[in-house]
Amino acid sequence: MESNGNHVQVVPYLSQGHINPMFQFSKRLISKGLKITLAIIIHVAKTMETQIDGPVQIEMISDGHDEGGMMQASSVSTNLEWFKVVGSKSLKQILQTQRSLGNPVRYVVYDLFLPWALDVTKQFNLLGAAFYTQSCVFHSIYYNVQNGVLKTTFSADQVISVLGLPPLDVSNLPSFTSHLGPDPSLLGALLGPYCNTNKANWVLFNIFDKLEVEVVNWTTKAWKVMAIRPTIPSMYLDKRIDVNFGFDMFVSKTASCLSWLNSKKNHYVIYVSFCSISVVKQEQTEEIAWALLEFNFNFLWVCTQLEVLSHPAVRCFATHCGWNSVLETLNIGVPMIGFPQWIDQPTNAKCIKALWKMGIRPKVDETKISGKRQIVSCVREIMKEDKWDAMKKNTISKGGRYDKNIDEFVAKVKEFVA
Ligand SMILES: O=c1ccn([C@@H]2O[C@H](COP(=O)(O)OP(=O)(O)O[C@H]3O[C@H](CO)[C@@H](O)[C@H](O)[C@H]3O)[C@@H](O)[C@H]2O)c(=O)[nH]1
Repeated sequence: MESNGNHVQVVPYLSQGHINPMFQFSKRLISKGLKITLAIIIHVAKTMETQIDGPVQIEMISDGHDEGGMMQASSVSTNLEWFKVVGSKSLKQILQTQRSLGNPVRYVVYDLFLPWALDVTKQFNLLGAAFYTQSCVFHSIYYNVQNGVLKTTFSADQVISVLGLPPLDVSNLPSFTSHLGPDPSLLGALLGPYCNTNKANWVLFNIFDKLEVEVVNWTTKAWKVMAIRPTIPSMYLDKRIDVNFGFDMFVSKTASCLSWLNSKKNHYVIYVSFCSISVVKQEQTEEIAWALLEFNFNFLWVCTQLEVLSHPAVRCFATHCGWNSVLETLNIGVPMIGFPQWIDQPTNAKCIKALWKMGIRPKVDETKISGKRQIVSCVREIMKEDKWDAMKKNTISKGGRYDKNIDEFVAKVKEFVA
């Protein structure tokens, strides 16, 4: 194979919420003349309905569960530890193979959740950029917890101040904090990855421009930060690269869903999806289903998300508030009803309501379930009010500023001689 001095290895974590943004970022880099190899975990690749095609080269990487199914939320830390051991070896093999084929990698872009990828990168004397798949605002919470500025246990009625966010209560904070005491296993799993981020040559944030700028500036004091545009498929943003989404990890029935949507009145469908690794309790699922059945509206539960969200029949999105779903929905301009489950989702739900004013979150009871009555009143509010349409204007800037950041990153890769 011919030598390519602009070769970047991209290493995402295993869920769709991590693979999607890094895949879209890869496509942006290719459009600027870089060669990209994307490492996909073996058992994840087996579940994909469509294989990734086009110019992104795929290499398989093992996380030690080659036959295993998706990661269970309850075992995040065990899976991360296991992935560290097996994934390090697997990544080394990929880098060695690329080198022996005369196609050496110059730069590794790795998911910040996988800090061992940076250790491997440094062993090969390459440059490494950490890719952060959550919001920069949310990152500031992790950072403050890790540095002891923010506690992990609060009183039930405490008001908490965090840079870039409106006043928070404990229900808006990450799920590893609580008024009953922190969840140590989740806390360790989520803070552990920060162990070597200060050694990364760049930290890339998949951000929401002006709303996060204050926190991005603050973060640059600790790390070399680069803000990249929301990594939404080009066809839903600027149409500069392609008109394909790329791939879908789920078995979707896009054609039949779209034809069903085509038969519905505009703004009459509620789309429901909790994505890849969310743990929605059975009771919560039932409450949502009963609430939706109260109405004469139509609803659709899980499908190829962006195609559904951009359909004019869709009025509202009942979402778990994963960061990619939030970015995609803000970009398309559909109001949301938030059912956050864990990690960053409670904080994202707060931002949706209080900062971006593009949705609401039904109240939860002491078991963290939103009851049918609460949900019914939220659906009424979303379906009736026209304030949401006005807020559509407040969506992601489609200007060229982020492209400049990507150009800067590409220039760094091209400059680097291994
Ligand atoms: O039927 C579906 C459902 C989802 N998607 C896509 O899958 C992605 C899902 O991403 P996200 O909304 O971020 O959800 P998760 O996969 O649950 O994301 C995990 O990773 C995110 C980024 O770190 C975190 O913000 C979340 O809390 C965490 O659950 C999005 O691009 C969706 O468009 C589809 O294509 N089809």
